[in-house]
Amino acid sequence: MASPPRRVSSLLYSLLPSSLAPIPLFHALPIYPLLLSSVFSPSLSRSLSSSMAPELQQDGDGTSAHAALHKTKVTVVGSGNWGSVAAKLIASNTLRLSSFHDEVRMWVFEETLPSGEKLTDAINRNNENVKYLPGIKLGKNVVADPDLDNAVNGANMLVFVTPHQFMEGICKRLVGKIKGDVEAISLIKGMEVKMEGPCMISTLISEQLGINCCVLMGANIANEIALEKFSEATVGYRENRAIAEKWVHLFSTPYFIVTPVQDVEGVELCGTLKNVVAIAAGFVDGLEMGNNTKAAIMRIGLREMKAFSKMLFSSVKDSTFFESCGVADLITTCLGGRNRKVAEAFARGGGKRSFDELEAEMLQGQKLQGVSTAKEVYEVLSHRGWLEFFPLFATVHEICIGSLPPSAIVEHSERKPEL
Ligand SMILES: NC(=O)c1ccc[n+]([C@@H]2O[C@H](COP(=O)([O-])OP(=O)(O)OC[C@H]3O[C@@H](n4cnc5c(N)ncnc54)[C@H](O)[C@@H]3O)[C@@H](O)[C@H]2O)c1
Ligand SMILES: O=P(O)(O)OC[C@H](O)CO
Repeated sequence: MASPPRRVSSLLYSLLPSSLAPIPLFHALPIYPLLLSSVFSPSLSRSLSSSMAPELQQDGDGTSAHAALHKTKVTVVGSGNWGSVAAKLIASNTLRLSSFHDEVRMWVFEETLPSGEKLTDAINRNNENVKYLPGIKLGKNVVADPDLDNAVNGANMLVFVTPHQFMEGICKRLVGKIKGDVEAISLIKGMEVKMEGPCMISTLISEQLGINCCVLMGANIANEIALEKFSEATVGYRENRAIAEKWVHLFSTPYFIVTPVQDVEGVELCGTLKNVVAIAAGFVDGLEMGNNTKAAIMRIGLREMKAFSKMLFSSVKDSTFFESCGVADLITTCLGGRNRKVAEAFARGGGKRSFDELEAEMLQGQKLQGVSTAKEVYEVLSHRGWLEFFPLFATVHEICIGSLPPSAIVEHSERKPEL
C-alpha cells in the first residue's frame, strides 16, 4: 500500500491522540482508516472503540466455518472508470477486515474487445480493467462477472456505480432477486425524471428493490484515486448511522478519507448537479474566457445547486455544500473532469459537433452525465415554472441542444444590473 503524501500524513499524524502519536506511521497504517474516522468524527470514534479490536486481529490459524458463514459479501454493480476504482478500494479493505469475505464480485456489462477477447475474461486474466482503467491492478480478490444475477447472489452489501441512464433497466432486472436486509450504496451521479417528478437514483434503488440505500459522492476523479492520491468523499445517509459507518469502514483507506453526513438528498444532489456546472465551465474554457469567468460560473452554479436542492427537498442542509461532495467536487470537476473536457471541445467547435459524437470519440466508451442531467433538470424547471430562477442550468441545456450558441453561457447565466 502506498504511503500517504508527506504533508497530509504529518497533518493527520499531528491530529492523532497522544497515546498513539509515537507509533511510526507505517505501523499505524492497518488501523489508519479507523484512526482517521475517529479524529474527524467523535461519535464514530465512540462506536468504533468497541468494535475495533476484532477487526484488527489477524485470522491466525484460519477462520472457523461459522465465522465464514457470517462474513459480509460485497458486490460492485458496474465496472467503468469509477466502478473499477471503487472495486479496488473495497478489495483492499475486505482483505484487511476479518468481518468481510475477501472476494469482491464486480458485475461487468459485457463487451468484446478489439482483440476478440471478452472484457470480463481480460479483467480476470490481467487483474486489470484494460478498457476502463488500464494500467491499474484491481487486487487479486476482485472477480469480474458478466452475469448480473450471479454477481449479486448472496451479496449483503451492494455498491451501485454505473452511468445513471442504465440504472432503471438494471433495477428492473434485479426486482425480486435481492433480500430486504441487503444494504446498498449508490456512487452514481445523476437522477431520473418521472411523471411524478424527479427521482434520485438512491430512491430508485430503494423503491424498486425494497432495500435501504446510502450514497457516496465527492471530489473523486477516478484516475487520481486509482493512483492512490489523497482525496476525500462524503457518505450520505438517511437515519441509520451504524450503516453509514459500515460504508465508511469499507471505503476508507489512508489516501481516501470518508465522512458520513445525515443528508442523503443533499449529498446526492451535489454530486448530480455539479455535472451541469462542469459543462458550463467547459464552455468557458472552449471560448478561452479565462479564470475569472470560470470562477464566476462556478459561483453562480453553486448557488443554483443549493437553491435547486433546497426547493426540491427542504431537509437539505447548508453544511452539506461545504463537504467533499459539495464545493470540492464542483471545483475538481470544473478543473479536470470528463464533462468539462467534452464541453470545451463542443464550444471550440462552435457547437457544430454533437455531444454524442464528441463523447464517443473522446471518451472511448466512458459516459458523460452532465448533458442528460441538464436535460432532466430543465424538465423539472419547466414543469414547476422555475426556469427564470435557474438561468445557468437552463442555458446549459439550451446550448447542449443547439438552441443557443456556447457564448450564451455568460450572456444568459446571470441577470446583469439594468444600465
Ligand atoms: N469516472 C469518475 O471519475 C467518476 C467519479 C465519481 C463518480 N462517477 C460516477 O460514477 C458513475 C459511473 O461512472 P464510471 O466512470 O464508473 O463509468 P464510465 O463512464 O467510465 O463507463 C461507462 C460504463 O457503462 C457501461 N455500460 C455501457 N452500456 C451499458 C448498458 N447498456 N448497461 C449497463 N452498463 C453499460 C460500460 O460497460 C462501462 O462500465 C457515473 O454516475 C459517474 O458520474 C464517476
Ligand atoms: O469526469 P466527470 O466529469 O464525470 O467527473 C468525475 C467525478 O464526478 C468527479 O468527482
